[in-house]
Amino acid sequence: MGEVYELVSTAILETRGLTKQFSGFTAVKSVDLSVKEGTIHALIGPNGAGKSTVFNLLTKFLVPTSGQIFYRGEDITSVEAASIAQRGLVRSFQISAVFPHLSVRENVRVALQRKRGGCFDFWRSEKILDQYNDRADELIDAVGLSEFRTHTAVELAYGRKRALEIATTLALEPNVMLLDEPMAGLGREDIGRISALIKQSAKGRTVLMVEHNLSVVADLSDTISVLQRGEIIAEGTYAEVSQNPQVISAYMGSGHGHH
Ligand SMILES: Nc1ncnc2c1ncn2[C@@H]1O[C@H](COP(=O)(O)OP(=O)(O)OP(=O)(O)O)[C@@H](O)[C@H]1O
Repeated sequence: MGEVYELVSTAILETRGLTKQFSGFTAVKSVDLSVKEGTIHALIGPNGAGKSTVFNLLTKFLVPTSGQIFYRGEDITSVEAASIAQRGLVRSFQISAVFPHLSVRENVRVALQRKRGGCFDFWRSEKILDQYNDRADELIDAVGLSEFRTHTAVELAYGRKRALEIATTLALEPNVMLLDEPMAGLGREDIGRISALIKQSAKGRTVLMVEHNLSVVADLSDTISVLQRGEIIAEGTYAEVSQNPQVISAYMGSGHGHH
């Protein structure tokens, strides 16, 4: 049994022939992506390469024109977003993930309750939320927001808001965390902090991220897939892909705009 099981278990998230067309234009062309369990995997590529489209296909924001998506070997191509989240495939950095006028602690408690499948009408009930206090505080400590527990999300500085988003994502106990440009809009200091937080959060789980900041990608990723014009042109470690002539020319050409 060992061998077969190992082969199946190495890829937690996979696509086969994943394709997306927008009125005749092929934004993603027959992409075979294989994300290994327990790794940090980055999707990079010049502007317009199709990164967001792949990401939106994986997280069910878009429906593929053709191809399949597998999660733990199961074909999830037609499974709804809500049920893939229940299975542990969780997308972070959706604006809606955080309630601006709730405190840091309340936001995390709501996420914890959501994980338990609690009825939405109940989320204001103090008694019900109180049972999540200890776990909420653990998560808040883990993302370095202990001092800001009682602050509302809207009061937090940008980098701290991102840390809160990570806490609410972790509350859902994801097996695979999908991060959409986690460094977008962050200053240098916050980039270091959020980077470290992603590294720490990746322990015991899998992370797939779309990220433009190549030094962050180099620092965090075990594997990188490089997209250009909807196709994967290279895959490997940062050392490998950054020396690939096709990757170099894709990035050099990107400054001159190909659309
Ligand atoms: N809804 C849409 N309708 C039509 N074309 C689209 C749509 N979404 C994306 N595209 C096109 O598909 C291509 C890939 O876009 P996508 O946003 O996936 O690229 P990206 O690699 O994420 O780019 P960026 O780095 O600029 O975010 C682009 O040419 C874009 O114009």
